[in-house]
Amino acid sequence: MSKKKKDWKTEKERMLRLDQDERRKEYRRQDFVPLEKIPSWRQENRFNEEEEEPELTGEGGGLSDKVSLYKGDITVLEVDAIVNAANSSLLGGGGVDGCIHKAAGSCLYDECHSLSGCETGNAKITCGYDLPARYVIHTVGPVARNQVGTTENNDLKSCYWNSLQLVKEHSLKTVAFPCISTGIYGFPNDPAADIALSTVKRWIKDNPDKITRVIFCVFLETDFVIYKRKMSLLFQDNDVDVAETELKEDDTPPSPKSAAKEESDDGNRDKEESGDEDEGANDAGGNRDVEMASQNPDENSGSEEPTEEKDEGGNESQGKDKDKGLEKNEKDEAKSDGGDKDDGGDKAEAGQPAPSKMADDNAAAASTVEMEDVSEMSDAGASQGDEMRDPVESPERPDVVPTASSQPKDTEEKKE
Ligand SMILES: NC(=O)c1ccc[n+]([C@H]2O[C@H](COP(=O)([O-])OP(=O)(O)OC[C@H]3O[C@@H](n4cnc5c(N)ncnc54)[C@H](O)[C@@H]3O)[C@@H](O)[C@H]2O)c1
Repeated sequence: MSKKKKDWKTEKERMLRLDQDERRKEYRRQDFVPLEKIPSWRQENRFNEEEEEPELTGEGGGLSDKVSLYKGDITVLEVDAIVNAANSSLLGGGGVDGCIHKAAGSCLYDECHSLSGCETGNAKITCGYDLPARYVIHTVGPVARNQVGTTENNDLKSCYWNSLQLVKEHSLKTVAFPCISTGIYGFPNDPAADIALSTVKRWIKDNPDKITRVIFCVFLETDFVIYKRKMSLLFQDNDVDVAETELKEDDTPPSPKSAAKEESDDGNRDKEESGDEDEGANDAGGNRDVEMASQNPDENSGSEEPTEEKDEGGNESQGKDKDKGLEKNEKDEAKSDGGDKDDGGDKAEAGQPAPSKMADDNAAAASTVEMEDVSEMSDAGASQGDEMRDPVESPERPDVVPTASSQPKDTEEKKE
């Protein structure tokens, strides 16, 4: 007897009402990792240096109490939200996107389908369904393919910033990020880590009481080494402002792009993305229960109110609109350090990708490729220091150093 297909809206309402114990009975995988098993950066280092347990400063501690580095599979993390490195169709694909869809179940695909896609740099939120994470925040990173410029840098910043704005708007407290765009989208690992860490650090500084933990979930040994080195410089101590001369840190929040600029970029991006998606990328969004390529690293590489955008599901998305909060930050930044700020010029248009782009992505996502099941994937955690072979040599890196917006309240229920 085939299983009756669940209605995603009913399932979402039901799931978001469950308490943790009840939810745990429904996780597709029972080898989930609860937050208490993921040490904060400070604990990680105290553990290594046998320091005294420090008093937490301020609301829930300082910077290094609010971040963690975890090495392994993001789909097992029991946090409020995991971030998905999606494509603009939001209809699934491969890599971490494929793993998340596989682990969440078919309702995730159905809810994503109701969101009518997502523009590069934007973020949208859905229920986590069968995942240990209550929510999934889908963001679309830039397709860089090693050519990284201001547009790609800003788009990647926007992914992190806009995802965190959704966390705040939904009163969530714990979130895990993969290394957005560093897989098939080809953003070089090292500059991507600079953007991820500096954007998250700035956001936490601006919203210290809105977050308990941001987990950088790396998958490859390459990224683990990069993040470990950079975090030891950037999150050295809660109280001491680290001299970040060592880091190519650009800690200005993302500046919205001009619509015109964005349009031309989208044009190029369309070509790139569809080229990408067509180059044998195993996008499997069209087939809901498709088996995914193993993501086992041993086997494979692998804020203040923007314009409200509503899709058919009544959901709202996080756009790259010039956000009063961001604007204010940039002005404050400019005032405080007198640095010249690239304010990104005109107001970016939030909104859906151009129809042609959606068509390309849908076509790409509709292609189905048989992939292995990821369920056997190992999920060693950074705190266990498990070694994972890194099958991927980081691509030749350009020497371009990567130098948006408050999320409208979503119509979803707030987290209980
Ligand atoms: N990698 C693939 O084979 C593949 C193929 C088609 C589409 N995609 C996906 O890739 C596009 C986005 O590119 P991207 O570079 O942003 O994403 P990505 O290719 O998934 O890579 C992003 C990062 O996530 C890492 N990763 C992979 N699986 C997991 C996991 N289970 N837990 C934690 N981290 C993991 C991966 O190693 C990389 O560091 C989208 O089209 C999406 O559908 C990936």
